[in-house]
Amino acid sequence: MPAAPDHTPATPSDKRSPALHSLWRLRRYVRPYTGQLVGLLIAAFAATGAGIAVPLVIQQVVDGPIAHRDPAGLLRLGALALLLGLAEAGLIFIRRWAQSSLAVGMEATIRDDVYAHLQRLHVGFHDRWQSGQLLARITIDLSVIRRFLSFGLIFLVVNSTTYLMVVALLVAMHPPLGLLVATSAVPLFVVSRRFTRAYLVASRRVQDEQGDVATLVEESAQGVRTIKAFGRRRQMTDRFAASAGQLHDTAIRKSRLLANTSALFDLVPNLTLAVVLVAGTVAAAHGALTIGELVAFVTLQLMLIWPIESLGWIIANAQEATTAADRVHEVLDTQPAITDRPGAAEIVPTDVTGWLRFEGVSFSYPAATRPLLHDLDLTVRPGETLAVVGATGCGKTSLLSLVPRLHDVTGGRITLDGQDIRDIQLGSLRRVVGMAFEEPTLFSMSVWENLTLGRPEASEDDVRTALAVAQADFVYDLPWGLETRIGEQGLSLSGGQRQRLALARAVLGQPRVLVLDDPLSALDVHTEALVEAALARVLRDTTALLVVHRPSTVALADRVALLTDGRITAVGTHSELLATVPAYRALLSATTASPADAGPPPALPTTAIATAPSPATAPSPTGPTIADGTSRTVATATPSTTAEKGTGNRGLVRS
Ligand SMILES: Nc1ncnc2c1ncn2[C@@H]1O[C@H](COP(=O)(O)OP(=O)(O)OP(=O)(O)O)[C@@H](O)[C@H]1O
Repeated sequence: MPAAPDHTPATPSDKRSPALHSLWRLRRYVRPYTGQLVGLLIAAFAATGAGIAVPLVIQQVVDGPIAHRDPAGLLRLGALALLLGLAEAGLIFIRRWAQSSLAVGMEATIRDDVYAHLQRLHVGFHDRWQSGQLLARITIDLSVIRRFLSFGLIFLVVNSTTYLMVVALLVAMHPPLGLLVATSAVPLFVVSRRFTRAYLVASRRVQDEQGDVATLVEESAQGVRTIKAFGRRRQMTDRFAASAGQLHDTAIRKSRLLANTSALFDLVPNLTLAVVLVAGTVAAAHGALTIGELVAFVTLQLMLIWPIESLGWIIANAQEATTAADRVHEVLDTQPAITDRPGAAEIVPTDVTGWLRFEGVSFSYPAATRPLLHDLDLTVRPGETLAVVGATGCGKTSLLSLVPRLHDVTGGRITLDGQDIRDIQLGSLRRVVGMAFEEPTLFSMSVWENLTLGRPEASEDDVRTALAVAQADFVYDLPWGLETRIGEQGLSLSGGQRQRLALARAVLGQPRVLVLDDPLSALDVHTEALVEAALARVLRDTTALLVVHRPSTVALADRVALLTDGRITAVGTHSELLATVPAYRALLSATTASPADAGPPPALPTTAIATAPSPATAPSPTGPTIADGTSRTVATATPSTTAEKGTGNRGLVRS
């Protein structure tokens, strides 16, 4: 399958990979185990040889010691048969022991590779792929491949060899009967071909539907609060039942394909055996065969029943492994769209001054019909804090995500200290740019591990300082303090607690450029004011780009940029924009008069009142107009913020 910069999950009807080609492509994972594989095959062939030799010894027993009443000979040949049996058992044990460690080892290596590749893939890939589909590929599909490598493939080789060796022996022993057995392979071949084609499609469909079901389970687990809050349990259960029912029906159809074919695979060798018994007895009666030869012939033929009966299962296993390998390659073949350009430079954080410029930037999501951002120019000066304000859905978050290259610009360029960020090595760019999202993700790790994600070498003092900035000292009260393992996605914490931890994590990295996407939205005004005060001190030395929705948070910024219709339409201090840009005034008015704020005003936090602004930090003349005229958010938060920071509202004072 050709590599693509981005990739849509395949549909069940996709048939891009020729059968078995995908499996063949996994051979590089076999290479480290070549020695083990060779040993395993030697053991398997030797076991088959020992097994085939037993009927030949039986022939000697029947035609020799039994026919001539020779107990000593019987004992000798009996002991030989016993030895052969023991050797076969021992060799089969060695084969099984080697094959399981080989297959499990290969599965683990492929899984590691797929996971590492998923980490390399760009955000756009993860936006487009359902997580359940990825989950199914890295678990169910790899297990299917392991089963094939540990059983199907070995049996395919061993059984085919057994079949060929036994048929050759049978032809040598009695050509007419031997050829009769050999021709029984023709119907088996025809049936196998038809079965292979049908089963390939069915197994791909089952695997895709397994991914869909996994996605539903994952969504329901993540959205359990919403489901319960809206009383949608029944609806979600019905939705799940429909998807699981479809999977059930497809799996049944697939199993029936195997069942029908297996019946034919059972029938052909048994029918051939019956014919051989009759014809062999007639031949023995006419002296064309000795009794011992007939017994050996039939015993050898019995050895063919298992290889033929298991053929259906082996083909099924191979087809499932082929489609599973196909699905795994769909991930592995996707090329990361965001990578280092050739010759990309490494930058040292301490050398970065923090000039951040958007120069004629355009951006659109892959499936979008028109650009979300276009001809966008913006400059953030070293150490400056710039807030981006705009209507909901206008592209603020998308704009911020361009800075650490979570997405790449589709036109224009972004420069850091004059250098196109695409010419900077991704790793070093992301060490320089710290980010906190509005909906923070915490991992099921300890608080410490979550905090030090971007800076594993951080000291306890660093962590304590970052926690203080984010007002996240609550972590010390958790049962095991910083060692407390927080739940998946930090769900055992409140939204505000998660936001504060994410902010502490971003601050701890001591980035030269800090990108914050409304990181205080879940905080109460009191905590928000405290965080803003501490954050203002951190931001003094850092170039910062913030998305803010609340006027109170605008207070953190030196300047504000208004994003409208994909472009920056105004830049200035908060007070300048309030005074001169009606759209800005209208936007902040709308924000502060939003339904969430429309209810009875909450009690003023005492700290906020206690930290009233000093004359030097008093709101700008235009500030109170908003505050008085629209909502109390500005009236409460801005003064408390300015007082907390001591130096006043940087947006109003420094510009
Ligand atoms: N991963 C994505 N793939 C495709 N479209 C997206 C993606 N993320 C966002 N969009 C679209 O881009 C537009 C801008 O989204 P974005 O989140 O940047 O807006 P925003 O201004 O930050 O919104 P808000 O203020 O509500 O947080 C929206 O129309 C959204 O549907």
